[in-house]
Amino acid sequence: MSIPGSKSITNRALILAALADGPSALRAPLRSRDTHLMADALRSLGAGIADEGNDWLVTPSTLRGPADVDCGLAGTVMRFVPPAAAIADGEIRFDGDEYARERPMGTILNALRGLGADITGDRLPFTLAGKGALAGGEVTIDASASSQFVSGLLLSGCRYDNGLTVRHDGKPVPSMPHIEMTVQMLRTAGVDVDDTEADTWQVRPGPIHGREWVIEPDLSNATPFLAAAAVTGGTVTVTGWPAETTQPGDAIREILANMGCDVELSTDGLAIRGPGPRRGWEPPQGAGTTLSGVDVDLHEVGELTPTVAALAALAEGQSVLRGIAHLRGHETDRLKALANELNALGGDVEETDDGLVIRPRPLHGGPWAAYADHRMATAGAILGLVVDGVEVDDIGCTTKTIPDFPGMWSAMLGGN
Ligand SMILES: O=C(O)C1=C[C@@H](OP(=O)(O)O)[C@@H](O)[C@H](O)C1
Ligand SMILES: C=C(OP(=O)(O)O)C(=O)O
Repeated sequence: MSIPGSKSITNRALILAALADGPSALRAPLRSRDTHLMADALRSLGAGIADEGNDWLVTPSTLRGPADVDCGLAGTVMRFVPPAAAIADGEIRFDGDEYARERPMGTILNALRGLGADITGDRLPFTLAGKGALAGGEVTIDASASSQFVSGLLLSGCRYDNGLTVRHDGKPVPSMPHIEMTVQMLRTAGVDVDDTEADTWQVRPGPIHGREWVIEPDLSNATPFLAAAAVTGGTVTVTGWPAETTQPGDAIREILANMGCDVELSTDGLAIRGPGPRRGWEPPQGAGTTLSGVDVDLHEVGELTPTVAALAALAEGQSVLRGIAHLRGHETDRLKALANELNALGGDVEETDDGLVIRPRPLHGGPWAAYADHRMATAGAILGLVVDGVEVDDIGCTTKTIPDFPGMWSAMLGGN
């Protein structure tokens, strides 16, 4: 099966294209709520973004307000657009979904203030009074709540008068592969980035070159489909799996192998075969699979947590998921949400300071709340393959990053 484009790569490419010195083309971008919100935000600031077949053609222009930016629930929009808007001229107002107003923003807004921006507010909604340029310079932040604070600043930093140096001071930054993705894409667009010193990133002032961006499939979004093979003993092949990537979703290969799946990466794609249902298991009696529990640090790949938690709840033996305290500031408090929903189905899940302990128990059907979180919704879908009667309350929230999850899920189950 094929998986739509990466949210993280698409939204970085859109920002870089809007700030570039000439036109860019995004080949096979993700078209979902998060990327449409990004495209609309940049259009409202003056960028031209046109559909051409499967692609988006971006024509940059001098950014300007006034504008209203809807961030929805998208971390990439709320953290990547304000640093770009800081070089626009005019008033730019930001808001988002109800829960988006609770997501951490103070760090990046204070950083922008320190670099010369005029911003009212510490979280959504807030207003930026753009002056057409930003001094830039050096800033020290605590990025332990989100790597997106670093990525957001770096993506626009070369367009500041003095460039930008970001230093991190605090507990380890999560999701480092996403920062590597930012650095790699900046360099690909001709930007001079120095990341030789730990926890320090330096971007020299200069242009971003317009170019062609070929968007990889979203590997994190592939994980519920791969998990479907893992829990049913079936085989799923995701085509176009990159041989090398900065996407953290690539880590699912090792996790599934450690849980007992056959994992094969070839030119055909990534093929997963699950160990299958537990012998003698019939719904709705049991947790049900012969997957092994895992002890895994997901600090670098927090996006995978809901999928891994669903797998762990269906495995044999305890799992410990560590290093993911920052998930409390994601689309919802994911640690609390996973513990609540799994326990409501008869599971035994304990929240720790920085993660979850999951002891598999026989699960029963019942409602599964998604909390408007696309990855909570897909975790519920995985469980529903093994446990009769799991009902996800809001499968529609998967449009955040997958245009048609229900259609893809049915097609996979139908063998199409
Ligand atoms: O830069 C990005 O594209 C992302 C970074 C990560 O954020 P955090 O560092 O806040 O976990 C990740 O979880 C999110 O889905 C996408
Ligand atoms: C944390 C996530 O998203 P966001 O980009 O909104 O932070 C996610 O997709 O798992």
